[in-house]
Amino acid sequence: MTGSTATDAAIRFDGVGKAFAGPGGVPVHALDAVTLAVEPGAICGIIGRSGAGKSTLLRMVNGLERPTTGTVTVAGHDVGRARGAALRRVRREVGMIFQHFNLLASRTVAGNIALPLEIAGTPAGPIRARVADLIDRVGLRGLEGRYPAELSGGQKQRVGIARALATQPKVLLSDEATSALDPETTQTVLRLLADINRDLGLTILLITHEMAVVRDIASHMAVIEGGRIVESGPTYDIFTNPTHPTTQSFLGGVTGLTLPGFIAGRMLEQRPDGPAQEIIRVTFAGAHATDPMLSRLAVEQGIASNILAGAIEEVGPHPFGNLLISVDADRGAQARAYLERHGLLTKVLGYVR
Ligand SMILES: Nc1ncnc2c1ncn2[C@@H]1O[C@H](COP(=O)(O)OP(=O)(O)OP(=O)(O)O)[C@@H](O)[C@H]1O
Repeated sequence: MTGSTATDAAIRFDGVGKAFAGPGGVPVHALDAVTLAVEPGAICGIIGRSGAGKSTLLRMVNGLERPTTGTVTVAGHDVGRARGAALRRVRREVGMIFQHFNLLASRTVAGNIALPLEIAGTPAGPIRARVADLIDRVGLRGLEGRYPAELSGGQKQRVGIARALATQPKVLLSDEATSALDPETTQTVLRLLADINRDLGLTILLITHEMAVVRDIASHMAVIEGGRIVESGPTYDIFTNPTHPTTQSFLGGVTGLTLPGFIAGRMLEQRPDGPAQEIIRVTFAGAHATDPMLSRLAVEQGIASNILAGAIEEVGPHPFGNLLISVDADRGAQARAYLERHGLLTKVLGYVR
């Protein structure tokens, strides 16, 4: 995913804006100059707070919303300008799953999965074969005849996924698909999505307000704030080196980036006169994630550090960690230079007396 002008992207947003009529006729700018390309086969997570514009962005991919300015292209088709048969063709390329599953209560599992094929006019025989395949793929064999009310949340979402795949789309949109599920079921649904992405080469665009979902499944990510993309790129790069304050605050929940309150409350931006401690964020990425660098800093440079917060975890298959440390401010530059020489990323967050 890039902000560039690659033409072979599965999904492209080019300078996309969307204004809704707000109260008293004042326009609400839900999206503003969004440019983003999602490469075929990527899993792209869009993260943002409530009202940031995530749903509006997602709904443009299947033509449920049209851009006020700019273009949205899916597999080379201009969705915003497609009408009638052309729009229906684009929509067949795009499946969607929802937070609350949106299953028809009066239809069985098999009946729900068959629905998009019936709408597309597929004959009964091929529908039966396709539904049986999909039921196997999402692990629902034996439950074909059940009704939604007789299923768990995770099973309902599997039906939703099978239904979304029925017309063999190239793109799958996920609208907070795991937000209503418990953590364990969330993991099984995310694994299923990752398998589908790998086996079918499907491009997935998902919106979420949970960084853990992005960390666990997304190859790429974009952070949206006030209708604008404030940061985008490979998930690993953004986790290891977030540049925008919104990204940093989202990451605080899943990494060791949050300072304890007693430090945060008295942190100063500028170094004060007299003795002080420098607060440094140290990011350990890739091969360096498990090196005992702080011990080496003490032994080789004679610089003692206090660990204030931290976590080591995985983004996809790669380990990475963040530590917040404090060192004597007089030795801060030396400590940072040493850590950077050994492949770690450092950033001064502030000072405390
Ligand atoms: N049909 C509409 N009419 C007027 N304003 C709208 C409409 N749809 C969305 N908005 C406004 O556009 C902005 C973005 O909304 P959107 O639903 O895309 O955000 P979101 O990030 O998906 O939020 P949430 O996580 O709460 O669903 C909000 O200010 C919202 O009130």
